[in-house]
Amino acid sequence: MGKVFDASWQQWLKTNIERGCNKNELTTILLEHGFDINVIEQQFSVVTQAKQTASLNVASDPFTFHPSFAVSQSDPLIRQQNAQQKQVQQRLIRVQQQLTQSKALKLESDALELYTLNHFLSAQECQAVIDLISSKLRPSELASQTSDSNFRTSRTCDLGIINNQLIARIDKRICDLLAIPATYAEVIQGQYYEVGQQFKAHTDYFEAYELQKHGGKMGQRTYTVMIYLNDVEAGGETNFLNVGIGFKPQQGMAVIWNSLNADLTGNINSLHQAEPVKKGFKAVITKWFRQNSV
Ligand SMILES: O=C(O)CCC(=O)C(=O)O
Ligand SMILES: [Fe+2]
Repeated sequence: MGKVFDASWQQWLKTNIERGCNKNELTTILLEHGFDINVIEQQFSVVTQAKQTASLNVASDPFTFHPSFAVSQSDPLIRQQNAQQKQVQQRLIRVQQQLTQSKALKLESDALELYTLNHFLSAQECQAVIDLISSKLRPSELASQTSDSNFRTSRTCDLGIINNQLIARIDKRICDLLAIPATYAEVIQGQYYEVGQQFKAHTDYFEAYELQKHGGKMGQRTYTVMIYLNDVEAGGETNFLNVGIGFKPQQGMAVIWNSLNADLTGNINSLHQAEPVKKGFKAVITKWFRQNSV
């Protein structure tokens, strides 16, 4: 009998399909993990059918925004939308208050809400996570459309779907720092860069065309929490190009930023890039929060 495609693998497949990952790449990863091709095909159709049913339900959802119905502020659908938007804004203001009161240092800038927090993870925790990441890497995916094959050359590990106590503890520590329930976030990912690897200038929020594809029920990305797992020997800085600030990776240090403006539009000042690693390697974990709960 072939390897069992259990609930955590189903969740992994669902998450990656929702993120728009390429079917061939996902199939390759699953084959490498020892799954039978018939089982893989079957699981793809399970997820795709569930998605079709969900989108049919969404189409008949009375609260779904439809431009041809929504003509004025007095329209109940518009009012509903505005109320939802206000709730999200209030939640994000509470996160900002929480972070401001925490030990994190806030960047003094009106252009971007960004914080840093040294020693968020201990050296031992970082090393243990690096070991985990290194054992389970796959090529990193891109949400944006680009023809540049060098745009994101790192490799990724879906740490969040590994049933591991350390990752669960770190996940909780991150959610507690922002006071956001875990249901408002994507699972933790690990990113691993070797010499020459990079992630060119991008924002973490979804552009309109990406939001349709990747947004789902959870909607737009809000805060990013990124933690450096090692001191990189040379290169690998994270540069926020529009605010002229950059960070040299320091083991255990967290960088936290809000990708959105107060009106919930994407903040272009959150544009950032991971510079190519020049010597050694670079490992980070990233966690993206969203506007709505799962
Ligand atoms: O590795 C870095 O410095 C940045 C990573 C990043 O921007 C991302 O994963 O979205
Ligand atoms: Fe990013």
